[in-house]
Amino acid sequence: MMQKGAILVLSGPSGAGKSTIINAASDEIGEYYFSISTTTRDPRMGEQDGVDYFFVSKKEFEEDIKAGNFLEYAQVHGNYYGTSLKPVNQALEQGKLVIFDIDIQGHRLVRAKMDDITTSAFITPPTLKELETRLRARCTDDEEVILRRIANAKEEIRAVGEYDFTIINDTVEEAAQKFIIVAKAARLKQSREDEEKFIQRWLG
Ligand SMILES: Nc1nc2c(ncn2[C@@H]2O[C@H](COP(=O)(O)OP(=O)(O)O)[C@@H](O)[C@H]2O)c(=O)[nH]1
Ligand SMILES: Nc1ncnc2c1ncn2[C@@H]1O[C@H](COP(=O)(O)OP(=O)(O)O)[C@@H](O)[C@H]1O
Repeated sequence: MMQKGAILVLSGPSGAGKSTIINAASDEIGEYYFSISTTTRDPRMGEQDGVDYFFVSKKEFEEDIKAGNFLEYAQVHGNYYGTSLKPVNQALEQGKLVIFDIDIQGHRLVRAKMDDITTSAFITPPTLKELETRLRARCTDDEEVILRRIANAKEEIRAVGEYDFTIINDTVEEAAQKFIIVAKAARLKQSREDEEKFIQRWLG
């Protein structure tokens, strides 16, 4: 089946500013579908089921894995996170840009399956020190969780070269502007014709 849409994968350490940047740019990137992940982690204060994540038990998650419901899934910071296949395929069939906020393992899996329509950006604060400051200022996680996320960030940063773009989140305005350009580039992969078909048609 020929997919009409395109995929934009965003990764980066927890606290990099992925949600902040998507929100800041959302009015200027045209119609898109943000993929709501399923997770076994506990909801944070203010998070809503079906809006931020679909919050499920470990047992439910493992049943979904068995049923083949995930496009990709991974364990991050000790919890399961996964992208459901069905809504993503629906959005792609409607020709939408589908935005993922997933970790580096998820990016590799999406690349392996849908490389031809995928663009990716790694978002990061200017330094590890600044990341630590922002994670603490966000006040959503306890000390143990923050330390685990920082340890993870030191590993995740090594995957930066696997991404098409790096967006350094120094100021939100600048990072959002860069993100808008990346989203435009990602859309250029929409309705990409099969390579062989294109060549045959071009040759006439
Ligand atoms: N592979 C994968 N990673 C995900 C998915 N959803 C979220 N993540 C990643 O899981 C990590 C933790 O996310 P979260 O608990 O929301 O913490 P936050 O990044 O601090 O907001 C982040 O790196 C996300 O990009 C998913 O569906 N699949
Ligand atoms: N450019 C920035 N300067 C200062 N603080 C920022 C910036 N971008 C994001 N933040 C703050 O850093 C914290 C982490 O951002 P968030 O968007 O939640 O990250 P992520 O979604 O990548 O985990 C939030 O409290 C957010 O308000």
